[in-house]
Amino acid sequence: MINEANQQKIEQAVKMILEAVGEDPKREGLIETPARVARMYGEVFSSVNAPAFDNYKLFPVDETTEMVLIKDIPFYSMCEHHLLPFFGQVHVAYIPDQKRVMGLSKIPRLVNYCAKRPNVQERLTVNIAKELTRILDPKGIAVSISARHMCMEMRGVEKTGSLTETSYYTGSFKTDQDLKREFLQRING
Ligand SMILES: Nc1nc2c(ncn2[C@@H]2O[C@H](COP(=O)(O)OP(=O)(O)OP(=O)(O)O)[C@@H](O)[C@H]2O)c(=O)[nH]1
Ligand SMILES: [Zn+2]
Repeated sequence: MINEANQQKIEQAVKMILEAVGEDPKREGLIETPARVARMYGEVFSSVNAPAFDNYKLFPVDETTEMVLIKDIPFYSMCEHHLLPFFGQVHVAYIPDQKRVMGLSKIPRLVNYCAKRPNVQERLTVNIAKELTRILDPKGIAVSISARHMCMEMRGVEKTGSLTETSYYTGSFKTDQDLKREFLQRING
């Protein structure tokens, strides 16, 4: 949610953009557009200046398992260069430490939290790992993102369907090549 002052600010800006591209902001189809776009930005950028992610639960387990992998988590974010969407799938794995695991649904929630701000894919990848380190401090984390960028598809180089892949590893995923290979096999299998 954005406050009233910022809602007004975005509405004004959108009206100006519509005028500048040659549109008539007063025509029927566009009358409500500035307000709608302002609400939409409130939604897709809701993590900007938001409090730190704290919607998670940690559970003790008797035996420490090996890799916990949540793959194919869909995400939508906005590229900070063009304010166009980039979206795709995130794969997150970690090796639990101290016999604690995180509630499973909280990982996709964390991905959502990290995605809802202007981003580059590389920073989004690293941020998900950093948040997991802060919350859980596991023995190792692997994050891999595969995404389509609208700024490369609907404009610019116009490479429809091209995929950008990024990854980031910490701890045992960095030092243990077998573990990294297992992660890659499991997300590609
Ligand atoms: N590394 C990285 N680059 C991105 C991401 N999203 C968009 N970009 C790139 O940001 C760059 C911005 O380059 P500029 O030359 O300033 O912008 P532009 O003139 O619109 O560039 P073109 O897209 O090539 O037309 C482009 O190469 C985009 O492809 C991202 O998540 N990560
Ligand atoms: Zn872009």
